[in-house]
Amino acid sequence: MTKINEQTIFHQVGNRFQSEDREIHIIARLEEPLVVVLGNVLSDEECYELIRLSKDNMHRSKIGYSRELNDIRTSSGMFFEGNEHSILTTIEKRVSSIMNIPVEHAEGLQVLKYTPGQEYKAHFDYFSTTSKASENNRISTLVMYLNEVEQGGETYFPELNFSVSPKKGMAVYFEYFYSDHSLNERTLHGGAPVIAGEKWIATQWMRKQSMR
Ligand SMILES: O=C(O)CCC(=O)C(=O)O
Ligand SMILES: [Fe+2]
Repeated sequence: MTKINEQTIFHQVGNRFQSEDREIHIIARLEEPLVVVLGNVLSDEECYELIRLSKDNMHRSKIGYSRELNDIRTSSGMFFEGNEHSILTTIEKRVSSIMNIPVEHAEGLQVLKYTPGQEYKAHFDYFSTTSKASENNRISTLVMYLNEVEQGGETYFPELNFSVSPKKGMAVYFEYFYSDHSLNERTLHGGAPVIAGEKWIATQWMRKQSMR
């Protein structure tokens, strides 16, 4: 066994655990940096509802604090602002319980849609220390898969030689609040180009401090 050096935010072990309102399955994990593949995170109905509620509000993705159009991410996306639908409150509570961070630290849920050829090149989810947003930086991510992708669209971690294939209702969790910054840098990740079909995801980012 390799020695695990740092405390993590997520500390569930075993095959399954109870979140706010749903039993979550642990499918696979990498210990350091912690990357956990989770099953049974969203029901089919919830996946369908998130796509339905987002469909009419998709815009070409803008990236980062400046919110400028960028080649790094070619998908379309939208953020939910506040909890305009009760399903969002249910999901936010569950996600906060899974991520072990209070809901007040949650950004609005983001939904992204990729069509064939679209991708999200390798990036960090945390803001660089030179940006204003880094004062209350992101510390963890949950990417939830909302549909079955025909081909492609894996979430890949080039520094870890690891990738997760999208599967409806499942999710990949990772965190980057280590004091050893090289561990945070190893959470570099991207969304591989979709080859066939569409890929829909909902991403939850958590901040170090309350957003509200
Ligand atoms: O599309 C993916 O699999 C990754 C998405 C992602 O990295 C993000 O939303 O920050
Ligand atoms: Fe990301």
